[in-house]
Amino acid sequence: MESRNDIKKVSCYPTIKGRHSPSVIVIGGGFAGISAARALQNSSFKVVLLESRHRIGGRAYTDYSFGFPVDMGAAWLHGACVKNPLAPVIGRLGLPLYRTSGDDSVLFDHDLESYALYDTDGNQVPQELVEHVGGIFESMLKETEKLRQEISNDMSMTKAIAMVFERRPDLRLEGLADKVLKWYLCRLEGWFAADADTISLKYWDEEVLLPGGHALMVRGYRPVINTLARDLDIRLGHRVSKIVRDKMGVEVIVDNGKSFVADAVVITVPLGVLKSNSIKFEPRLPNWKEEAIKDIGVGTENKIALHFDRVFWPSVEFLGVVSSSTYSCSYFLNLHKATGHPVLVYMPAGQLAHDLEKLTDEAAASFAFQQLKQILPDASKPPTDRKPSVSKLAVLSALDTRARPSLPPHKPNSWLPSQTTHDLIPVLYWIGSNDGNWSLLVAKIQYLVSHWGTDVNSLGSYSYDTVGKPHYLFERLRIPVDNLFFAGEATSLDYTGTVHGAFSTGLMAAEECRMRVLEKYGNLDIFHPAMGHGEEEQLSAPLLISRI
Ligand SMILES: Cc1cc2nc3c(=O)[nH]c(=O)nc-3n(C[C@H](O)[C@H](O)[C@H](O)COP(=O)(O)OP(=O)(O)OC[C@H]3O[C@@H](n4cnc5c(N)ncnc54)[C@H](O)[C@@H]3O)c2cc1C
Repeated sequence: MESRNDIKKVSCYPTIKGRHSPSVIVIGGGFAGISAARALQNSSFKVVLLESRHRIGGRAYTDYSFGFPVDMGAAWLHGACVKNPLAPVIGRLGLPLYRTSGDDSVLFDHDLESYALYDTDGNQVPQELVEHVGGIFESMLKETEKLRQEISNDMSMTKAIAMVFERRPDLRLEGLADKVLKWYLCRLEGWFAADADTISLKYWDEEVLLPGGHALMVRGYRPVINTLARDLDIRLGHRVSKIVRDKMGVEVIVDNGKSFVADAVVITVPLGVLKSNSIKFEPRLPNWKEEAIKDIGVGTENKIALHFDRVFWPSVEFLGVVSSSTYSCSYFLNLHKATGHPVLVYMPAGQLAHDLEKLTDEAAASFAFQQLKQILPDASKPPTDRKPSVSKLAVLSALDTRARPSLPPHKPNSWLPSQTTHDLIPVLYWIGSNDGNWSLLVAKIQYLVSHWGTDVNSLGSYSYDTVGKPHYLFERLRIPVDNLFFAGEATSLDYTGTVHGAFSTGLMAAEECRMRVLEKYGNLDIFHPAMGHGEEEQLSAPLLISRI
């Protein structure tokens, strides 16, 4: 391994016409790293991107093992409009988007026809109650705003809500209404992937919300990342463990012992990875940078995708479980609406997400499935009020009707995943049979389970403002240190925790890096500026957004 003094000597980059060719190492192949690498390559830099995983995309990960795309990390384009920094590339690729909500709000979704909420006995919450409680939730949030203007010290959202109830006892709810309110809070926690007792009252809403609502990438994020990554020099399976910098340049050491040298480095690894200190900096990063790394929060949200052989749930975008605590509330995204595939995605966040990561994948999938069973118990019972209809028979004919196990005697009508195999949970369904009666069928559910909290390549899902820590820390995380440039969702002041946020910070870091290296080498006529906004727009095409 070379010492710092040898950095210049081991530079592996060729010179152009006897002149030093500017070089950069980008660490991390998510949206931030890929956009930085692309922009710098367009600006005539020699670019090498080092990625620890054996794939690119980072927390935007599209899985194809069900035979069609399912996003196990980012799935929505938040702000489906031309102003979105990703709109030019998505539009140009002609990728379809499916808007699950036209509302720009993140916490109170006014598009309530897209939800079906149930209590844990399987009773659907009347829509009027959902809307009524939604109004109360909005009033509660307005009261928390007043609180933060009055009280200078920060506090958690949990404490703020408790104080609002003391001041405004009329906002307190009971019974089912209280459970629905808990569900709204559970959605709030899901947005930050963190429990409300860690979320800052002062800064929780600093994020800039683009107009256009929230739209699912119907074909997943993979085509976008693949397009952006085309022709880049990407080294997969290269986990960076040390970064050494001096006036001459930067040396980046990978845990297989290889080292790379360049003029500058763009660091886009997740905040969770920076927090873990698995990358050593020599010399150490300044205190203000280390504090930003320590004090910005990282939450965990996971996805458990359940692939059934038929749809047996209502045709809404979300199915919600209301309960007496936010921990036991939850929700499923109905992918069938957007993609036509019979898939529900369970999305636990905060402590629940952490707890589920401690289970085996099978147990986590079974847990999600039990939640579904609680809210839709009728799917496990033979309908008493009707004979199976012909159309239903046609829909179900694809199922294997040969396997008809007897029910366990102690649990009649149980919808239980008994044995589990690697990726299938056997499930019992009642289905209509050809003789016009109902009969029992065993079907299998395929599942996928994410582990964003414990995966060493992410160590969390996305960043958020924790209690007592200022929002400007996100900017501090972005500010360069000598020839180290920083990008990634947690460096975005405006679009924290999003794909378009990560993408824009990659472009910002690339531009800063380009300017800094220009300064260092003087007038370099080989430099082409990165593509400006105007040019991108000329090449862009309108977004293809639908709501089926
Ligand atoms: C479950 C979930 C749901 C989400 N939903 C949405 C959504 O719907 N819409 C949205 O806009 N955003 C969403 N997000 C957030 C979004 O995915 C992220 O903000 C964005 O993808 C982050 O991109 P990034 O480039 O900053 O980081 P990453 O994508 O994490 O890229 C960092 C890269 O660094 C690599 N790396 C780590 N350590 C090292 C190392 N030592 N050496 C080399 N490489 C390393 C990683 O493998 C990774 O590829 C979601 C995230 C999760 C987890």
